[in-house]
Amino acid sequence: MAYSRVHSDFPSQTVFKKFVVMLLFFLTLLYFLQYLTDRCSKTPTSVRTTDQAIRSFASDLKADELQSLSRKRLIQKWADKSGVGYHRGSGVEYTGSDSVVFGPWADFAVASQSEMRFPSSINTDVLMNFQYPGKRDSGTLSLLGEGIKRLPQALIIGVKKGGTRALLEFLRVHPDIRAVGAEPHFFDRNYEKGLEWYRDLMPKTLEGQITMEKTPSYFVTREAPARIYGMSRDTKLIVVVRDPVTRAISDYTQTLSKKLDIPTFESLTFKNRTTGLIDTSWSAVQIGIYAKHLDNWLQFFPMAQILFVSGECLISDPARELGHVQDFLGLKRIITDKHFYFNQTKGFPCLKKAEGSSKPRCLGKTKGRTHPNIDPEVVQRLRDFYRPFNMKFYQMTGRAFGWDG
Ligand SMILES: Nc1ncnc2c1ncn2[C@@H]1O[C@H](COP(=O)(O)OS(=O)(=O)O)[C@@H](OP(=O)(O)O)[C@H]1O
Repeated sequence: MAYSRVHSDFPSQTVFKKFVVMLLFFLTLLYFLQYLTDRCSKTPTSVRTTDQAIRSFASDLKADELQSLSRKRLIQKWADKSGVGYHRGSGVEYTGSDSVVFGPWADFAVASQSEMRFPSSINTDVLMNFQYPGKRDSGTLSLLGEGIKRLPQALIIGVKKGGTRALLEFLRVHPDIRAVGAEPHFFDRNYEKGLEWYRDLMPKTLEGQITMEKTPSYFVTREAPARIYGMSRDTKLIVVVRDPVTRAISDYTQTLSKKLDIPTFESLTFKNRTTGLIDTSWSAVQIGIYAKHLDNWLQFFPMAQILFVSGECLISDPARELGHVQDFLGLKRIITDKHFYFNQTKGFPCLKKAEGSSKPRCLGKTKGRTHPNIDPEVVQRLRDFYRPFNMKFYQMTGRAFGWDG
């Protein structure tokens, strides 16, 4: 009997096996199709500490959340008007080489080489009297309720020309994010000035708000990971990455815009043009070896504490990338599709309403420059050079950014 049952089950088992194999094949095919066609939709690894998850969950549930949000905004506006904060509460003025920008967002488009100086009218005594808890601020409000200056809990650490300014300006729309406008360059150029100097640059924040800054050169600064870890091992790190070849050309275009008599991109790319040996000591090339720089960060921070934003997707679908960033920061998804429109003249997504304004805003003219034409052979040579590093980077981050296809 037993034999005959096994025997009679045999054809149905074979059919079942075939079905499983076909199903697996179908699912694999589906996965690859999605992988190839929809790079921007790949959900990056995000971290949410238990604390953040609870906070975010609680904020979903709280009925009085909206009330509290508008209260926070009101208090913040009041604090800004009180005159203690300068330039969106950052406490600094800008006199940078890349700050010569025109049009809307001119005040935001302050990039890499910005110098900072304190306004002479700032009342340092008042600031010194704030209660500064230890490294890990508990977020106590001062008696006036205008918030306190805290060290950043999240940093946009790179990459130069990746789209870092766009990301920061988009994030500032979120009521729970407060950011410094200029690049403080603390962990690379100004480290000897000390953490109190750094903290003083920060805008005031209320309990639950996140303080941020962006300095794209941190990503390639050898000492930066250890220094940031020293400030707080919980710091969340965000890196906006972009096709390293386009990034290099963008970097070169920026240098060219300041100094017209520099050698051509083609000549700077090679150590020896005839042998085709790439000059990896040229910073425009070096910055794009993302896998190498990332290795340095992984000596101090776990991968789950670093979020990689696709510079390309930030242009093609900003709301989706911003969704990932808000999740990563443990914030409610407040910045959505509704906040953006595509400006045909600029050729980039812009904000329908920027923070603290009711008018549409695009980034300044130094963002979205026209790139010079580069010899296609040189571009191809660079693509070949970066390919293995890109593959390694995709492997390390678990996201295929699609620069080699
Ligand atoms: N919305 C929007 N508007 C304008 N520009 C945008 C936007 N999103 C991304 N980008 C791209 O950002 C590139 C500049 O990158 P960064 O802001 O990181 O540059 S910098 O390192 O701070 O100088 C800049 O590079 P270039 O196009 O080469 O100028 C833009 O391509």
